[in-house]
Amino acid sequence: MDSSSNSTSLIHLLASAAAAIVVLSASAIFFYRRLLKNSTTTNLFSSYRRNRLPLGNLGWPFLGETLDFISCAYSDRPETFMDKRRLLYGKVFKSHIFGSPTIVSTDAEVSRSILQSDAKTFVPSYPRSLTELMGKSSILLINGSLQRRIHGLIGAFLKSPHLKAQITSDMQKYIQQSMIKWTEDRPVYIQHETKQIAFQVLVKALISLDIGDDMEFLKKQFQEFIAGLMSFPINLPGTTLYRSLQAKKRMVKLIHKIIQTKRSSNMDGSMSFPEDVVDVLLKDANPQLTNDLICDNIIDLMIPGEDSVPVLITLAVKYLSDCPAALRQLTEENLRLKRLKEKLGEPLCWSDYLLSLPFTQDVITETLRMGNIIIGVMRKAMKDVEIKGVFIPKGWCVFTYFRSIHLDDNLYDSPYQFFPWRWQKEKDTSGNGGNFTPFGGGQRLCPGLDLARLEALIFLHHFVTHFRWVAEEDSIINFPTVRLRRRMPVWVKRRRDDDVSIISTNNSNKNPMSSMVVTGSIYDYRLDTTGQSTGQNGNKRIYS
Ligand code: HEM
Repeated sequence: MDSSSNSTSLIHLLASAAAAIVVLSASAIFFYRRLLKNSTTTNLFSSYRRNRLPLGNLGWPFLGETLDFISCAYSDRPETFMDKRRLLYGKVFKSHIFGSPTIVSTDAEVSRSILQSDAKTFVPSYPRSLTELMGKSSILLINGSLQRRIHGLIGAFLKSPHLKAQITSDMQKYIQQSMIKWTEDRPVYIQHETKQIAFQVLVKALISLDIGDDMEFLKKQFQEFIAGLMSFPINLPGTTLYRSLQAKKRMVKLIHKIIQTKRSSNMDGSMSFPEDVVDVLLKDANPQLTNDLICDNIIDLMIPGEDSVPVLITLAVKYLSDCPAALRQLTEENLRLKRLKEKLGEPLCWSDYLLSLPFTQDVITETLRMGNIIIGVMRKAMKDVEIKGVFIPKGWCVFTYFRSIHLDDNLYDSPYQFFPWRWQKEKDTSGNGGNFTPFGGGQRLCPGLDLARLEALIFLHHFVTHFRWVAEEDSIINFPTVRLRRRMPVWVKRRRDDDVSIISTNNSNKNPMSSMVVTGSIYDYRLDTTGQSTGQNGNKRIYS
């Protein structure tokens, strides 16, 4: 599915996509002009209101500070844009990005209040071109009681033990099908493999579609569809946006057919147990849950399967490849669980992954903190608001930028170092404190968070217990979506029992595993109680 690393896209959270599109788009100028004509705009700039705004700079006419934002976003440190302004104006400042005057929050408490607010105060805000592609009734765009209802229904189903069991069994099956094809004479592209696996797993959970012709058709259409999300917003035959909308129409047709078949077979209300998200939404009595609404949401829900979850897993493999101490401890933990289950003659179930791999969980948490797959979320103020002394005028956008908070050295020691041990002390991974919000918060807290973690745990378990690997040099691209430049190529060797991966960076095109002497064993490596390494290949570079 991932034929090119450039083809990845993010609709799931559109904050970064918004920047790319708006800067390229003539619609930004159109929007700006409209804004200036709008009577509320006059209000926005009345001197009383202007004086109450946070400090900051609105930049150039039309473009605002978007170019500076984009040039930082393409670098290794996208947060430099924020860092410069934090020094000048404080943690909350005004700017003009994404085609709108915007209050940027890099303050954990202010961001937390914004996320916790309801739709009377803040609503999601995305550029028009993206909202057209998502469809009017997408959960990402609707507000109020309907959003809460759909969120609740989807969230409860995604958290249910029934679905976790199904995801675990599907994930194990698809991982096995993928890994069986891995050979030692060519690299495996982790980002590509995980995209295939996670998409199939999610589509099965959404519409009960198994691997086959329809799944292949859907994958192909979906690829074409998401390409449009990062395209120039001109809808004429031959343009990317046009092709994207055509692909969406073909997906809609297939999904409508599935929904209709399910609806007809449930006319008598005989459906006892929902097997997938469509069943869950069909079972609800709310008349607003029409076929069109269900269809729009099913398509949106495919996006994390194609983008966020695979990126989470790929980043974890990348960080582990660069941190032998963490890899050793994680491998040891997973081998221990594998052997225990083998001894008991039991298969691994979802609760084994979620409850018996605490260090692997910490690795995933640390990956979410450092990776910032979703850099932040955009909201629009529905009325004048004051939070912690910060005035946000009605009609202005607010950008809660998670990345600066997750990499703030007042909140995290050595924030640029991958150090999963920090989570052994810091157990607030809920996001309630506002310091750690990779899944957002409040009424729009990601309903798929448990699922994302479970999929990552299962993949890492099977990867480290079946293979040793050597990672090729690769780097993280942060914009417009987070991904690995080369899709994370690794050279693998099937594991014998008891050995442990020694990682190095390989620049040749021969499998480096073939000439590698494995010098470590899982038992020659220890961490003391503070997490400091005492082994020779330890995490000294983390604490040096
Ligand atoms: C690493 C993986 C993931 C990350 C980092 C992530 C992150 C987020 C974030 C930050 C939000 C909040 C958006 C906002 O406040 O506007 C969100 C919302 C959402 N996520 Fe995820 N997500 C992930 C995986 C998933 C998965 C696997 C699913 C479902 C299968 C999912 C479904 C959703 C939905 C439906 C919403 C919208 C909720 C609403 O607006 O009511 N996500 N996600």
